[in-house]
Amino acid sequence: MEIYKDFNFEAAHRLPNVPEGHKCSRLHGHSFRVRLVLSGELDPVLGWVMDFSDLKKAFMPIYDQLDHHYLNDIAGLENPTSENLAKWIWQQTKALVPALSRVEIQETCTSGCIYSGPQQA
Ligand SMILES: Nc1nc2c(c(=O)[nH]1)N=C([C@H](O)[C@H](O)COP(=O)(O)OP(=O)(O)OP(=O)(O)O)CN2
Ligand SMILES: [Zn+2]
Repeated sequence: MEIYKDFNFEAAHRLPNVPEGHKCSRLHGHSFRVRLVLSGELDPVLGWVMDFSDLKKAFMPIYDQLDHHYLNDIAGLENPTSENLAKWIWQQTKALVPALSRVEIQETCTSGCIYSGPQQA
């Protein structure tokens, strides 16, 4: 079974490594959507993988680091592409939510990425 919870946050960023003149080298902002996907078996009594409310509680300290912040200022997000943001969220969240199986970022209405964690050997 897979379950998910969506979070929306507002943040500013710029991409420091793009070629000169690229639109994303300029400071700009987005209404980001983060979708956390969890995979696991259902608890036979409760009938769920994890309480959505507990997932929200676990993610809030991470969310608070992002919402209404300049992402480039956050350690590990100096180059805050969608891909790096997805990896950063995974790294922050996985230990707290072991059932995490995917982090999806929607950066604009038309753009985003999906991260399923580090490659297994
Ligand atoms: N692979 C990636 N490409 C780009 C990223 C990224 O994080 N990963 N980021 C950007 C910019 O930050 C930008 O905010 C998003 O770019 P884009 O989708 O081009 O935005 P538009 O709103 O202009 O897109 P439309 O095609 O008009 O919908 C750029 N690339
Ligand atoms: Zn952007």
